[in-house]
Amino acid sequence: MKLDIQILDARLRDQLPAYATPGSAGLDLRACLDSTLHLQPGDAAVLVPTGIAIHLNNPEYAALILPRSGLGHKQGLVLGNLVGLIDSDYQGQLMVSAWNRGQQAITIEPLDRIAQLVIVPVVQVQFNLVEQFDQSTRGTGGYGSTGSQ
Ligand SMILES: O=c1ccn([C@H]2C[C@H](O)[C@@H](COP(=O)(O)OP(=O)(O)OP(=O)(O)O)O2)c(=O)[nH]1
Repeated sequence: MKLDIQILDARLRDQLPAYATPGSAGLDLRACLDSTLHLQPGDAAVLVPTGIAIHLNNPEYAALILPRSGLGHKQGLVLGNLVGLIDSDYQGQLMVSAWNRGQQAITIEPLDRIAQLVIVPVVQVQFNLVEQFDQSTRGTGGYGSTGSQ
């Protein structure tokens, strides 16, 4: 699909080919900082600008900001909101809530890749109020109700 994007930070101009090439699942988001950011363990999450804005312009799509797996697993750099949901009518700059969930200090340099963006379909549902559901195999059995084997 075609997606309108604005590059708000001139330092990202040479990234345009990466944005324009489909193929990878996640588009890396860069920290558009003016100076190095140090995140200590236990610090509050910091909102980091990414220098780009998108306009999905269709409620059948949303974008998700996700951690980068390596940074999240090895260094503890994750998202203060766990997952960022970008509404289809949002036109502002994408912001990453950067949170150090680990035990070591994390250093983020300007233009470091700190998170990733994926576009996902959103099923539009009309809720249909019922007194009883059709019978299913699981029924109301919740966590662990099928055992561990
Ligand atoms: O990690 C994020 C999460 C959200 N947003 C932007 C896009 C999104 O469309 C908007 C609002 O996010 P959300 O709806 O999740 O926030 P809310 O706290 O429910 O606020 P609102 O009352 O504005 O819906 O903020 C980001 O830039 N980064």
